This record gives sequence, C-alpha cells and structure tokens, in this order.
Amino acid sequence: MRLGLKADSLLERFADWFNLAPQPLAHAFFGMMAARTLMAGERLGIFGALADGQATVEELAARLKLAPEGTRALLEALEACEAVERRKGRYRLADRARRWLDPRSSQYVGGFLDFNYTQWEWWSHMEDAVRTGQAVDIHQFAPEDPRWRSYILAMYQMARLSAPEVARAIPLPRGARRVLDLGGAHGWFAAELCRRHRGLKATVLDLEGSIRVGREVIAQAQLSHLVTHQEGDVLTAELGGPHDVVLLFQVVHHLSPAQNVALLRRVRAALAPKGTLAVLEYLREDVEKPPSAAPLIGLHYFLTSKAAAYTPAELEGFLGDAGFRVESARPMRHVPLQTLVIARAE
Ligand SMILES: C[S@@+](CC[C@H](N)C(=O)[O-])C[C@H]1O[C@@H](n2cnc3c(N)ncnc32)[C@H](O)[C@@H]1O
Repeated sequence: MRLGLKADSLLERFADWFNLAPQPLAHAFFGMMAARTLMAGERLGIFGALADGQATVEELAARLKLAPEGTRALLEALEACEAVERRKGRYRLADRARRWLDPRSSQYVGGFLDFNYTQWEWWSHMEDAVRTGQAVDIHQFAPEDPRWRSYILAMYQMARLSAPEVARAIPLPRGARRVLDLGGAHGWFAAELCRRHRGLKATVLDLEGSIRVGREVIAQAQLSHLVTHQEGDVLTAELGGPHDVVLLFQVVHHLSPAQNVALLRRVRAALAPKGTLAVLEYLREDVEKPPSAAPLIGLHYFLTSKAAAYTPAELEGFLGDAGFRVESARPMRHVPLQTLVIARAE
C-alpha cells in the first residue's frame, strides 16, 4: 500500500506526471492536516453526534458546545477526508465511513483515532530519537499511566477487525487445550480462538499496564472463563507449558533481532511437540523492492521501541535460528500489511 494524493482532473494528473507540484510539501502539509482533522472529529464528538442523525452546522455546534464557524470549517475538512457527507445543508456520516466512525459499530475505530493524540506526542520526539538513537520506549511507562489505556483500547479495536479472519486461519493440533498469547494485551485474538474451539483456554502474558486494561476488556465481554491475564515480561518470565498454541502477535516489531531469537527459542521449549506457533506481524517488503508505506511503520517501531518492521526473510531467519520451520504465510485482508505466519518446531 502506497501513500499519495489522488489527482482529480487532467490538469492535476499532468502536473503529477511532469513533477510540477512539490510532492514532499504536499505529503507533509496534507498528511498532517488530514490526520488532525480526523482526530478532532473524533475528540470533539462530531462522529458520535452524526451517528445519532443528520445535523446542520448550527445544530451540531450548539449540541457539542462548539463555535459555529470552527464547526463549519471542520465539517468541510472532514468532508474532504471522506468521513462525512453534506446533503441540502445537513451533514451525516459518509456511507463508507459509518462502520468505522459510528461508536455503536462493532468495527468502530474511533479509539484508535483518539490514541493518535498520544502517538502525535511520541512523534514530536522523532528528530531526537533519530539523532541520539534513543527511543521513546512506550512499554516502560508506569502501569497507571493513562497512555496504556489509550494504547491497548486502540489495539483492541484493531484486533476486533481481523480476529475472526485470523482465528480461522490458525490450524490447531488435535485435542488442543492450551493457548499462550505473548504480549496479547486485550486478549481478543486468544478469546476469538477459544470461542471457535471448544475446550480451548488461553493465558495472556503481558506487562502490568497492558493487562490492567486487557482484563477489563475480557471481563466486559464475559469471557474471563476462557482468557486469563498474567503479568510478566515475555523476555524473562517463565513460559510454562507445554502449550498447544502460542500466539506472538505484533510483538516481534518491538524487539531486536537477538531478543526475538532468544524469545522464540524459549517459545519452542514451551510448545507441545505438534504445537502451532502463530506470528502476526506488519512485514515490510524486501529492502530491494520499491518502498510502500511500510517503512513508515518501521520508523514508528524505531521511535517507540528502538526496533523495526522486519521483512518476511528476516522473520523467517529469527524462526529458523530458534528451530522453527515456516509452514505458511498469509496476508490478512482486514488490516493492510499484516501477515499471519504459521510455524512448527523442526
Ligand atoms: C502492539 S501491542 C499488540 C497487542 C496484541 N498482541 C495485538 O496484536 O493486538 C504489543 C503488546 O506487547 C506487549 N509487550 C511489549 N513488550 C513486552 C514485554 N517485554 N513483555 C510482555 N509484553 C510486552 C505490550 O505491552 C503490548 O500489549
């Protein structure tokens, strides 16, 4: 998936072909504005209010206690972002955006938009991180730091989108009973797997700040009988076992290559002989290929963990060094760039 502005007219296409307009400026300026416009739409309650019904600028401003002129400008910008539509002077959620922005939708991602305020602050340290090599290290925050809630609820909203597809694609060994979800946070992937397979129960191992929120998510869904949270650092905690399935979802990119190999060796020791290791990751293309948007995620991982978005070959290397063989690798449809890798002990 690539970034870019879409040309509307022949003139704009012409300007693009002949490189007449400054793309770096357009990316920096419009990228920033689009992000903040959508974030403001969420935080100021525009999406929630429009999910309840159409409204004029004045009605919305009065209801949300906003300045009418600011509300008008924001709504027009949200229309440019394809989040809202205007008909006869009344605004509504755009048809294609409704499932993502209506808080009652099971595919609502407003929490992730709100989490962007936290990420925005992290990104303000980018230049220092690149200069000094020191990451923000988001997993070192105190357990009671409110950024954990924002982070883990955002991850939960993302997980809801792909969990059924991911769970369907994980082959379980016959008679599987125990799942270990490393860095599983909200526990939603493990919960989905347990709901699909009778007799399966999961343990989520994660840092305290994360499991405080994860426990609430699982309790609210009344799934605490299937998923148990356990506090621990995956790099040092006892992994127990033998486990029939180990999930390692979006954790590899927070660890260095050496940490990944060391962790995977311990996972191998904790896995039952015919057990399944499932790794879900944002994998970037091999470095020689022309870049997509994936290196932006790589930069994000560098900023937040001093790690990287790895290529399929790099991940296969970590697995191979730890004694695993890749059985399959399948891109997920519901979240771009995410790949589910199934591996078994050699
Ligand atoms: C990007 S989130 C992924 C959450 C979930 N697995 C998912 O795919 O939605 C990364 C998770 O890994 C956890 N994590 C990172 N480093 C960890 C460590 N050293 N020990 C335990 N958990 C860790 C974080 O607390 C967070 O919950």
